Amino acid sequence: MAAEWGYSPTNGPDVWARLFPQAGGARQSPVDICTSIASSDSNLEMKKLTFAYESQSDLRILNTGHGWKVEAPQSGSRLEGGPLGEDIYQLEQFHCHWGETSAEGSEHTVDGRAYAGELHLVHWNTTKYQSFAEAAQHPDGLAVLGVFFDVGNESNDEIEKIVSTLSEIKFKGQFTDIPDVIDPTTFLPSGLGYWTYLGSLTTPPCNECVIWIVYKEPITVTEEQLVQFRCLSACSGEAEEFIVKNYRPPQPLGNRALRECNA
Ligand SMILES: NS(=O)(=O)c1c2ccccc2cc2ccccc12
Ligand SMILES: [Zn+2]
Repeated sequence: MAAEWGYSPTNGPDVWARLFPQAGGARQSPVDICTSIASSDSNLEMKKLTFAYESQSDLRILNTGHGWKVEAPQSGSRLEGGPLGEDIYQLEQFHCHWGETSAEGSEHTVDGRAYAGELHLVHWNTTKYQSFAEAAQHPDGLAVLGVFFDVGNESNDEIEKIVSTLSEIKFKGQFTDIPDVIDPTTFLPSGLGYWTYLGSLTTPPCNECVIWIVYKEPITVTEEQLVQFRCLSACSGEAEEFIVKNYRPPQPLGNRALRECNA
């Protein structure tokens, strides 16, 4: 039976490398973003990171057992420029990471500080590769936009469209369609400054194929919205094992470059 990885002491990040060798590599994610070593790069300023998404309704959201994931393959979407060279990346899916309390939950940290959660918009390189699966086998195959969550009093309307479906996907393997129109652009902060580095998937098999772009400015969600995330079950049956924590702690940056762009 395939080993069930997770986030507990017996199957969590500390032991992933036993079954997934790449998890022990030198280009792993997430990382702690040490702002004092981030270097400005005029190339990032000259080749502005640009994105274009479609608004879609009836997107499928599922409970993966490790969190919720919205399948959003958008042939009309484009992420390009910035650290992405001449290639165009297309949106594939988006998902989120959170913690047991709002004092934790993000995967990346900034100068050792964790945020209450982190949204990931996952894209693949359609210039060079023919499929998402093929792209995930190459060092420039994927690009993930990371957006931090801060807790505030204002409910995030776009996140609320996700939250309103969670009661229908309480158990692992369940899925439903989101009736509302989702525009991925609305997940992005107003300030578009970011950090970027070469990394990996933050979950097994931890392929080292991701160009990470982590926005500096967080977006705001409410504690109640995060409480709803934590009500998802990691199990498919009646046994309730809530998904209260699904983030990997920071991995060594090693000798990788950490660049920043103050858009
Ligand atoms: N955190 S991640 O963006 O590296 C990530 C996933 C995280 C959780 C569940 C599934 C994920 C699938 C991914 C596929 C490609 C790139 C990142 C992915
Ligand atoms: Zn993720």
